[in-house]
Amino acid sequence: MLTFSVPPLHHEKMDEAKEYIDSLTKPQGSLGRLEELAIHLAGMTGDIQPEILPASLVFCADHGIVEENVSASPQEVTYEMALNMVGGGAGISVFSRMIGAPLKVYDLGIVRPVPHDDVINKKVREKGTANFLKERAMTEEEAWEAIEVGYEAARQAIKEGAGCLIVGELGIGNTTASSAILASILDIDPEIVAGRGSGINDQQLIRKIEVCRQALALHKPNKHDAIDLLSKVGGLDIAGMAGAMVGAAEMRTPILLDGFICTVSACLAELLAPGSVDYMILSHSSVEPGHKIAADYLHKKPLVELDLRLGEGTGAAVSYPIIKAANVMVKDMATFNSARVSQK
Ligand SMILES: Cc1cc2ncn([C@H]3O[C@H](COP(=O)(O)O)[C@@H](O)[C@H]3O)c2cc1C
Ligand SMILES: O=C(O)c1cccnc1
Repeated sequence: MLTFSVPPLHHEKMDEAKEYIDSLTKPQGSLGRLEELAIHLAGMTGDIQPEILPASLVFCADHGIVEENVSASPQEVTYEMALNMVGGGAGISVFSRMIGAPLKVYDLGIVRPVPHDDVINKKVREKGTANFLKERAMTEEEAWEAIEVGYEAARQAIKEGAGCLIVGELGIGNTTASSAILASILDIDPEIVAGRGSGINDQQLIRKIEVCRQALALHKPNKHDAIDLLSKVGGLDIAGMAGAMVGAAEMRTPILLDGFICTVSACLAELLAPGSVDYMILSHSSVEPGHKIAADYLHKKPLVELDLRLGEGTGAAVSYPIIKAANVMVKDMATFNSARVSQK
């Protein structure tokens, strides 16, 4: 079992960043949320002009709950897409390339062995999670193990030079686990947060909601306890992402959140290590209805709205250039003094 300690934001550096941004050649506040982002980056990193090289980490696992007909896609797609990711053809592969982010793909429990060296074998359960309508998804020890894989993955990426982490997932059925977790944390009916995931029909959506309701009635997870939630209705991919976020927050490294599943993992990271949320920036707003609810719970406002509903970390990678714009603003713009521009 790990114990975590997330440092508070560096408020002095945030004040310093604000003052410096006001000295740049533009009307005060005219770069709007880019200015807020630059101040936030200073608070997270403790540096007003930080290096924020991106890195993408994707956590993959299968979900036993797919037996209940809650996904539009067959389970094999997790395996096939993991190979596609390292083959360079998935959404996250092409967007990571676009922004110059190295991509690492971790297998925490895909049901088949994945015969590719670039899919990092960290299987915590050989066959993914159990069907949580019938039994716990995993043991508490396994939840911790998956968290630890993510935690170490983040630490390694940061040691290798990453200054901004994109944390993504892949796992057919993972929107059902995410819906159950979020409904439990917020004490609301799953109907409010469950959506069509990768594209289920009306009947499947009704089933998905019912599956979440029954699972929560059966297991009664403790909404304050990330390990109880993960072991009862979670996923290995979701646990891995939460661990990576905590690892990054401990190392003062900005985390760019993606869609619904990622933001539910962020809620768990905050339960595991309070203060982690201060190190998160929400990239976009997913079409999945639970995303806005999770984002509001974390008091996060998305940078862009592109009607995405893919996951994998794609929305975060696509939005990274906005973070980079805030960074180059504070690194490269001239000041009124340096450019000899008159101030009123
Ligand atoms: C081809 C394909 C590629 C994907 N990449 C991410 N997802 C996304 O959809 C899945 C979750 O949706 P659900 O809970 O409805 O199964 C996850 O794998 C998620 O990463 C994909 C889904 C598909 C079909
Ligand atoms: O919002 C997401 O991340 C999402 C939505 C549907 C399917 N997969 C991911």
